[in-house]
Amino acid sequence: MAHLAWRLAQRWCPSSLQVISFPVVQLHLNRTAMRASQKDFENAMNQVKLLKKDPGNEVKLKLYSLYKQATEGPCNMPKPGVFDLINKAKWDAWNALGSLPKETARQNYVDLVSSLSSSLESSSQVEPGTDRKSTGYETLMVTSEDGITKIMLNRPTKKNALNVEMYHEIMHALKAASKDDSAITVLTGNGDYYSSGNDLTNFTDIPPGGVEEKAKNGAVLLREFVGCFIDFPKPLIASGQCPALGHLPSPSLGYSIAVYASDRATFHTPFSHLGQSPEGCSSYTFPKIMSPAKATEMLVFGKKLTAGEACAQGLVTEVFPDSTFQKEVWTRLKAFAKLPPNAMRISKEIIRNREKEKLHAVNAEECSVLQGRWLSDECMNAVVNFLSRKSKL
Ligand SMILES: CCCCC/C=C/CC(=O)SCCNC(=O)CCNC(=O)[C@H](O)C(C)(C)COP(=O)(O)OP(=O)(O)OC[C@H]1O[C@@H](n2cnc3c(N)ncnc32)[C@H](O)[C@@H]1OP(=O)(O)O
Repeated sequence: MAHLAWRLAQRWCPSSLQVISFPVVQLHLNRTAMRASQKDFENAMNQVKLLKKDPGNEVKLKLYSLYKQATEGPCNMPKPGVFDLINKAKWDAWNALGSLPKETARQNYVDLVSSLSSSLESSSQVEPGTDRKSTGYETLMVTSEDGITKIMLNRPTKKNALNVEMYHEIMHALKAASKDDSAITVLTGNGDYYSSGNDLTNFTDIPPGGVEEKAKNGAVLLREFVGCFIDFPKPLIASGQCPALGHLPSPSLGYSIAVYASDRATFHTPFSHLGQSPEGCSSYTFPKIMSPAKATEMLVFGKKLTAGEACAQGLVTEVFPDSTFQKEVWTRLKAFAKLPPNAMRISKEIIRNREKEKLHAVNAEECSVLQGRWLSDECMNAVVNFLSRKSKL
């Protein structure tokens, strides 16, 4: 099922709606004097699920609000907090319909869907088996082909720093990949950095509850994010051709991520430099995999490892020359994707399940410690120094 169709079918669950920066799509509502019947309304709902192209956030909000108004009447939900951006956008859209009668909302919904169906391609025109390419993500490119779902971080101008939207989108993409018909999932980055870790501007957006609330929200988000990796059921492969900082070099998450790196890649977890502490379960997995002394160099002193060093330490599965990296990796991935998917999933489960509870506990503890670190002068100074261009890693 196409990604968008899934999302539409869910009527935009809060975690999947990107509201902020889609271009506004001009709507040409075809208002008719006729009243839409319940059957027309249901047909329109089904039609929405068949849309292949993303109509844009503005339109999705409109559809959402009309649907809610048509089925429940005027907005009856408490207003979400300013930081709950997605739910707030949905609430605003619904609330803006005021006391619009249910029948009119139903008619407007039907008209809107009809105008979309004529202007956007519907999935019935897509040949079965056509490769899927996501259109609904702002910060990722997600494609699925040959039994492989590829999740590519796609903020190359920001060195693929993870902003809040990207955290949510990665979680969404992982959840979708866990249910799609691909056998394996690959995580990679677009541009000259696999990722530069947490987007440090995340720290600048302070909610009314102040920095304490910010830190608390960050810890909740990080715990959920890392939890998605721990629980991901299929084989997950990180494919990195270039340097990686922070989160995503915690490759041993869940003990079941294979990591392929080019000889140009480096792995760097500069937590102390940033006044922070280990995350991604690295405080538990790195010392087990590398040895406590080597893990200390990396996690406490922020030692950057070359791909060769990381491979020697067991953090990386295999290193390839940069010039042949893509060919080598994709040859392997395509072969893995032909293996029986259930056998791979079950094998992963049996490897991981012994450690799963422990990993969730470590994750919770790391996030709680980090919550405190984010309020420290050490962390705030490091972020200010980066943002004021005084420091780089
Ligand atoms: C929910 C919250 C959970 C938090 C959990 C904590 C996680 C810990 C970590 O993630 S630790 C890692 C944090 N990352 C960093 O400290 C990296 C900071 N970036 C750099 O040091 C450098 O940018 C670089 C070494 C990655 C690349 O240097 P280079 O000179 O090649 O490129 P620029 O510095 O000019 O970067 C290009 C633009 O990208 C922006 N950018 C890069 N990294 C980040 C980042 N992590 N956060 C925000 N923005 C980043 C940079 O500002 C440039 O933007 P501009 O073109 O608009 O100026």
